[in-house]
Amino acid sequence: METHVVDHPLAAALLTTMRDERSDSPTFRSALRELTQMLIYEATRDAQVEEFDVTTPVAVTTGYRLAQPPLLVPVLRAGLGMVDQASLTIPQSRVGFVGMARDEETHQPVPYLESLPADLSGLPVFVLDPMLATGGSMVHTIDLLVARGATDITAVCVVAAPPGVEALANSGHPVRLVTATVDERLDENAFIVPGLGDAGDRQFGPR
Ligand SMILES: O=P(O)(O)OC[C@H]1O[C@H](OP(=O)(O)OP(=O)(O)O)[C@H](O)[C@@H]1O
Ligand SMILES: O=c1cc[nH]c(=O)[nH]1
Ligand SMILES: [Mg+2]
Repeated sequence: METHVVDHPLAAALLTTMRDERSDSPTFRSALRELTQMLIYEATRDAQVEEFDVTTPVAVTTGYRLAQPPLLVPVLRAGLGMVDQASLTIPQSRVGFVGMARDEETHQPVPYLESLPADLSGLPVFVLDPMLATGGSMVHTIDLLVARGATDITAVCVVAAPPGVEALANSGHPVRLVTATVDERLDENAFIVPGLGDAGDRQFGPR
């Protein structure tokens, strides 16, 4: 599986703010928003563009736009903190929603919301979720997308753990990963170490 780790001093600084346990919710959300912009830059680096004529105050020149803006799919709750910035960065994007929460005992994702276009064939999809831990939530989301015909899927994450990366790679699905870091490991509660804690709770408070 293609994996892109965004390697940039500003991304590292924003990630540090998110990791820091002293960052309050507004600070955490603001860093996530800014980092999302950099992740989206990376996710669209090789996107196809189409050319058109644009008239400046001086002359006609070549303009560019994405040939196919992706469908953005935030995974609730934590992915909600990424979708505003992603759709500001790619204003032509449509947005679908998936909601799920891990069971604290089994660590399996429990889905509670699915709001997606019926037919995704031919449409690139960016799944937005800051955390890729066991990979269960991301693989379940991608199962839903593939069932609707998606063949070009990018998982846009902030912190990934090796088991999650492996689960995505072994899923057999057409997916690539863009992330700000691949951390060391998971702990006994399937939390990422060193990670940043619970990305949903840090933005919105405990469930
Ligand atoms: O790779 P996994 O082991 O499946 O873990 C990652 C999932 O856990 C978090 O969501 P959580 O279940 O905490 O829900 P929340 O966003 O509502 O807090 C995170 O945002 C991912 O969706
Ligand atoms: O470390 C983790 C693992 C799963 N979900 C989170 O929000 N954080
Ligand atoms: Mg959570």
